[in-house]
Amino acid sequence: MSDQVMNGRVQTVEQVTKVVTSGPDPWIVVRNARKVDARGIEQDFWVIAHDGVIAATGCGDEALASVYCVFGIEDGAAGMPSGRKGLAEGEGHDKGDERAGIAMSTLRASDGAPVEVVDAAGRNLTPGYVDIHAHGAWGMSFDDGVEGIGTARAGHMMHGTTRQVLSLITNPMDVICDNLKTVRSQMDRRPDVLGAHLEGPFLALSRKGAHDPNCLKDPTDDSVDQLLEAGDGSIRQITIAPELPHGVSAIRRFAAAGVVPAVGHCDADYETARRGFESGAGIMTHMFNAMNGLHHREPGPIPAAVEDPRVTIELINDGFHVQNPVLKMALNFAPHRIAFVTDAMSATDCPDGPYKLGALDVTVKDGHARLVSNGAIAGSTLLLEKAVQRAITVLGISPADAVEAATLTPAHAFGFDRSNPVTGAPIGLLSPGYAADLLLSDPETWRVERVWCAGRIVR
Ligand SMILES: CC(=O)N[C@@H]1[C@@H](O)[C@H](O)[C@@H](COP(=O)(O)O)O[C@@H]1O
Repeated sequence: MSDQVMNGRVQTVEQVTKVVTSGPDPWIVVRNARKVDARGIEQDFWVIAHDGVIAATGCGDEALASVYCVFGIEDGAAGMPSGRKGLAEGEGHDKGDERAGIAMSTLRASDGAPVEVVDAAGRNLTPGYVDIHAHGAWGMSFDDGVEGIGTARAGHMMHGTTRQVLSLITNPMDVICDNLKTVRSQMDRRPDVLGAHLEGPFLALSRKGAHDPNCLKDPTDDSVDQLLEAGDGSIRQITIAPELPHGVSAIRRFAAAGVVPAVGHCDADYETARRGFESGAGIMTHMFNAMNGLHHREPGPIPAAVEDPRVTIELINDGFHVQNPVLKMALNFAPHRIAFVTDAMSATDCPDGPYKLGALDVTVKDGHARLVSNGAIAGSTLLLEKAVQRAITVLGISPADAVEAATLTPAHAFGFDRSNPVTGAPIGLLSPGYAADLLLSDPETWRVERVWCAGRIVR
């Protein structure tokens, strides 16, 4: 990577960190968009957000003008396209956004606060993407302290992942506890950090994948308590192999503490996996990867997840972890319950080369990460931007379903699609009352061009 790109990234990390740790813009208006969310598609769509929350949505500029009046926004017609009363693009106080070629104009709220009106010019407007399973990006991991979190979050944020549950890799218990404390401190500072996902240490040795076998253990009551105490409310999800001696009881204990346990990295038979879900596991960790697969006489954990309507199923839609025919089948057998996850590691959005996953050495070649020691696949270099794009253009999934898998479904896994203590306003839809997590993307390529997280403009 050139020095210029590296320097640019350092500045972007600083900028993203600054923006997310300050307050929301008082007003955001986006108009003339093609809305795509889990509820469907609407043309000529607009959204008004106030103090980080969507205040109103609708279609057509006449309706928008009447809502301007309701909110006391002055010079309502100025945000209209040319030909209507008010300013046309490029006139008066309009300012073009040269970077993304997106036209903007500025109106005033009755208290004098600026109201930026963004003309989406038919671009896709979607909710921000929510990644509930990723380890890093831009050369760093979420296990690498505050700097690692800031850097990797900026990498994902610039590609539309407005909120993220930070996955922590298997490590010695004291290291995991320290990493949890760092996540806790960042969660308190920045709305884009939703908490931690502990991927390990309670994984099956036979399905360890890219995790350090020396650190794997049985989830005894003591170890569960140790993690819950260190996490101090920051553990959102924990992957557990239910067949471990204390697997099911740990699932029960974590669920009782408000954590969502996930069945994964396991060699569980169908009955044991079912018991895991019955005991409170609400997620299946990257279905197909690092688990015993489907067999017609040994059903294993996959049918147990599929048949339980309460379970959200993670899927790494990169065409490599899971190939396209199986991805399509999976999307059909659990509609509205598949959450796209990236499992992205530090090499995400970076060149091929040597990297680390926890303490283990990884080589990335052609964008595929593998352990140096034994060639095991070691996470992905996927972004949710790419997962949505390939779902639509490669797998032929409807845009609404593809966006749902990257927004509402992962949010629902933690109850974030309703008001909650972590995000406050719900996330995952473009509806009044939901957080102002907004993306503008190219209508053909789905490349993300503009990003707002909790009402803060980050790109
Ligand atoms: C961070 C992490 O754990 N990632 C897992 C990895 O451990 C596993 O090796 C791989 C393939 O699993 P598979 O060979 O069973 O499909 O999937 C994911 O990349």
